[in-house]
Amino acid sequence: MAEPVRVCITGAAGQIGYSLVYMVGSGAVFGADTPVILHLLDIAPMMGVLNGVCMEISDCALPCVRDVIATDDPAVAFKDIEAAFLVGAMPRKEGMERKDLLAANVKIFKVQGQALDQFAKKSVKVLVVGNPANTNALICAKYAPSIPRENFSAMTRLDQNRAQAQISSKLGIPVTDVKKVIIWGNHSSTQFPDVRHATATINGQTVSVYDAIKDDAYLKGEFITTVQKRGGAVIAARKLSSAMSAAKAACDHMQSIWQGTSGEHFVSMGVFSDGSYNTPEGVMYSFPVTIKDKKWSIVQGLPIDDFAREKMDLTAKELCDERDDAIAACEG
Ligand SMILES: NC(=O)C1=CN([C@@H]2O[C@H](COP(=O)(O)OP(=O)(O)OC[C@H]3O[C@@H](n4cnc5c(N)ncnc54)[C@H](O)[C@@H]3O)[C@@H](O)[C@H]2O)C=CC1
Ligand SMILES: O=C([O-])CC(=O)C(=O)O
Repeated sequence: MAEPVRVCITGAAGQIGYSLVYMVGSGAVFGADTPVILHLLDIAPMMGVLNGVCMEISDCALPCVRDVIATDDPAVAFKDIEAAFLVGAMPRKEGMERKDLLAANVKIFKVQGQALDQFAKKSVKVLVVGNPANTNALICAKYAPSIPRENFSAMTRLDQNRAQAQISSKLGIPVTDVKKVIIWGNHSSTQFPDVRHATATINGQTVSVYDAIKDDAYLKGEFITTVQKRGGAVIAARKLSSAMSAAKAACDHMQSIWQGTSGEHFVSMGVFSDGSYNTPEGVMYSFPVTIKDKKWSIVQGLPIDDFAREKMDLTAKELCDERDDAIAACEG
């Protein structure tokens, strides 16, 4: 067996945490042969609940779980960790946009950035899930200057999974036969789910999703709004925000970082923009990326038409506004 990986999950007593600890402990992310030491962080009033989660982890008898450290102290939670799932934050309720959480949540990511800077390994890979995820990730990285900013990413994989699932159900094919779906921009209702470059494998033939569906009005209309509003639709139905699917997407995201992407396939994640595709430099914009040796590269050279350009600019503008509000909130 390999050396154990120290993995931190924040908000471990919450909804997403409940699914995520199991998935990580089962070997789904770091590999079935890689033991993990789980560092579980939550706030002091949740320590009783977290203790219950620890009992259940033990009762699962998971072969990959070497040890579990449950704490309300970020210094303990982040000590020597190599991977972090930053989930702990307030979720939105019906009628809210994710950016309405900024005031409540952004300071958590400032404090955790400072703690990561002090206690985590410099190679730590940090996935921000807590909303508004892109801007929280940007703030977290800003307050962790000794950790390369490329090590921080924000989760838009749930949007990618949702988009793939919509297309697979429309075509009646397995979700794994839909590839190269892109999420551009913010994990918000301005995101642009883009299937212009996506492919579907039907009866052994790989064709473009546009050619397979033959319904441009759907792909430029209902498909996009369904994905943009899916989080809200789940809240309306469950009275709680997505949790099982969010945990699965977080595992997919971290697994892509750890194991890399294969061949020409790419995944979407919020990463620091370097100005690619004329996006504003320095915001955490979701791009298609390939990953090798735990390092991502933005896929270059995809043609962008006027329809896409407008949508990509709209979500970029929202990210710039969120960034300015977040910096003001942290410095104020
Ligand atoms: N990026 C994405 O695709 C998604 C993001 N989310 C976001 O993930 C976050 C968590 O969602 P849920 O698990 O449903 O919420 P939840 O309320 O069930 O759990 C959050 C947990 O975080 C803890 N927490 C709060 N402040 C903390 C801190 N400073 N340090 C450590 N733990 C802290 C809470 O005590 C609670 O146990 C929310 O912000 C939600 O909006 C949810 C779904 C998808
Ligand atoms: O919608 C929410 O507030 C939770 C979330 O981010 C999602 O489900 O995509």
